[in-house]
Amino acid sequence: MQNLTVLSGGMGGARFLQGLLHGIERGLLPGVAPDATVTVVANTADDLWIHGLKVCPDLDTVMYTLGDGIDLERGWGRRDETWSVKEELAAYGVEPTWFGLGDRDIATHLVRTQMLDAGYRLSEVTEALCARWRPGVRLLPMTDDRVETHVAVADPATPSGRRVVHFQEYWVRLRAAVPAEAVVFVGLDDAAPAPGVIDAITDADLVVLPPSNPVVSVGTILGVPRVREALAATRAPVVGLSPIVGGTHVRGMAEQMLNAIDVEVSAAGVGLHYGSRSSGGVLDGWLVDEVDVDQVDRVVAAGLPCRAVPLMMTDVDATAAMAAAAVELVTR
Ligand SMILES: O=c1nc2n(C[C@H](O)[C@H](O)[C@H](O)CO)c3cc(O)ccc3cc-2c(=O)[nH]1
Repeated sequence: MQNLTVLSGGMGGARFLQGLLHGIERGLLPGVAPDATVTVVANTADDLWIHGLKVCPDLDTVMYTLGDGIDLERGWGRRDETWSVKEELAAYGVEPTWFGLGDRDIATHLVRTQMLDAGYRLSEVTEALCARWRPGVRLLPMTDDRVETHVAVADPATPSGRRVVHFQEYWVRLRAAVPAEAVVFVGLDDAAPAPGVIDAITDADLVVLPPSNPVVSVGTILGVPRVREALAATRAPVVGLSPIVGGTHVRGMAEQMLNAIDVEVSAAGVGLHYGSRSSGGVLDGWLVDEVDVDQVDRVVAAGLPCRAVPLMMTDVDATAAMAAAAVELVTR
């Protein structure tokens, strides 16, 4: 296999990609050439306009992580970061103060925003930023069009009893501490796949759905018009790894998002939500963690090949082993 395509969110996807690249370089993935290329189609519905700047958390997390600029502790933003601009904005009483924009990170958003203002597409901007960071993958936004995930939460103070907030406010300010009553993907139905996205899926030798958020990361990518058709048409096997282990997410807020769309919060639930390609879904194989081994039979009975392997991305070797298991599941 020469061309791999990964449909990725932010932190979980970036960690998976680190292990995938590690495994490819060391020839640990059966049938995958050591010089195989990896194309990442990244979620852009987390994107946020803030203080006049366009922030693209999932694109930047993949770029910084693979480009070795990420803050490993936080999992987002830059290493060795300072917060002077954020502090000065707060001193002026400028909202929102709840979103952490670091000084180094702001340079990325300034470059992106001025390129967008000059008429460049988000995919061109991303390519320009990657010329510096050299992530070792081709990084594509899922679309160049504006898409934003918004979340409805209960608010007794409003006539409807609900308030809609941007996904980032739900995650960063509300800490996903209140139930998400609904999730809406503003602009998704009218979005066009970015240049290269459809080909990256149809021309791939393998497509991977990493353990990213199945609703607001992978789910949004699958929601871009023509992406599902490309997954149905590609001759590449499509394999996924469960982001739910032992009935909850490892990090993030997948549990809250799955509850919002009434999908069972389990490894089997997410696998069956994605569905097997033989029955109109997108997967040819689904990996669950060993703690969820009791769910394998249920997934297999639904016509979706499934195996239980260790899915905790504790280091690049563990993650490379996950990637190898994913390849084996759909190529043996
Ligand atoms: O928990 C937080 N996550 C922050 N994130 C993470 C972000 O919410 C997540 O990466 C995804 O959007 C959700 O997976 C940032 C990501 C960026 O690219 C830039 C700035 C931030 C700021 C924060 C923050 O203040 N707090």
